[in-house]
Amino acid sequence: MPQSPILVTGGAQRLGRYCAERLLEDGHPVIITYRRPRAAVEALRARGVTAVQADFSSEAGILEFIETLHSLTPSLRAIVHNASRWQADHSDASMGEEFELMFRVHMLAPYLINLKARDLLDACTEPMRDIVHISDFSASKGSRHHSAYASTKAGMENLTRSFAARFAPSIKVNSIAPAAIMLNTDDDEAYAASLRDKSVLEAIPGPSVIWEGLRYLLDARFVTGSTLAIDGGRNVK
Ligand SMILES: NC(=O)C1=CN([C@@H]2O[C@H](COP(=O)(O)OP(=O)(O)OC[C@H]3O[C@@H](n4cnc5c(N)ncnc54)[C@H](OP(=O)(O)O)[C@@H]3O)[C@@H](O)[C@H]2O)C=CC1
Ligand SMILES: Nc1nc2c(c(=O)[nH]1)N=C([C@H](O)[C@@H](O)CO)CN2
Repeated sequence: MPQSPILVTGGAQRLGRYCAERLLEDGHPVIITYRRPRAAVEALRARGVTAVQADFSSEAGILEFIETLHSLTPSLRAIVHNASRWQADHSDASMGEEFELMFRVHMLAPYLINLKARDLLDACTEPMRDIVHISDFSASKGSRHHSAYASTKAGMENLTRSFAARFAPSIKVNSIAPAAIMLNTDDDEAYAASLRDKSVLEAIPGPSVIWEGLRYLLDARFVTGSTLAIDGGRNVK
């Protein structure tokens, strides 16, 4: 029976929430991070999720979260780095700050949490321990309109390979690279159709496909340092 919790950063909505709820249903204790208090956080708490307010937009915020994490649990079964900011490139003065923010959320937070919470993973007595970085198809291909986002996700994928080597054999470290999984509320049907057309499977499947990939990686005894593409065949279009 699973005993050590699984941490899902940014787990109060969309893909992260979906995976947090499936992990609960599989019997794992779950810890999520969130920034803004809201009904979804309370609903998860009502199901037994430990919800921790955390903002990774500064190193101090990341370090504060790591300290809180150690006060909440003596061990972790897995860490899922799901938290993310998806900001398009623009020429306003704030774009430099946006780039730095996406660097902190996509790279600095996973880096510091992996390094400083490794002891919690090592304390897990279950058969396997995992880190999963939720990346993006654009990390390998680039993005003409989201280059800051894509490059920081590429950095996250590089961290996957470094930590896989550094933490083996006790901890597996892998990435999931999604594309066009779930629309945002302001996306119209024309945009949705253009997204579907980008993959050979021609669908926007929703969060269950990410859960399939996460469950696979958590159970995969001989997989580390890899990137699991969940993108409907973008590469073969
Ligand atoms: N949706 C899709 O189709 C695709 C998603 N992905 C990746 O999958 C993952 C999940 O995607 P999705 O569910 O759409 O993600 P969201 O855009 O819904 O963001 C996930 C969470 O990230 C948290 N977050 C954002 N900024 C910060 C911050 N500064 N500090 C702490 N937490 C922060 C938010 O927490 P809060 O809401 O509490 O503020 C949010 O709930 C992401 O890594 C994304 O890049 C990749 C390709 C496609
Ligand atoms: N943090 C987020 N990252 C991404 C999102 C999102 O909503 N939040 N959405 C995407 C889309 O799939 C995009 O690829 C097409 O709309 C990518 N990353």
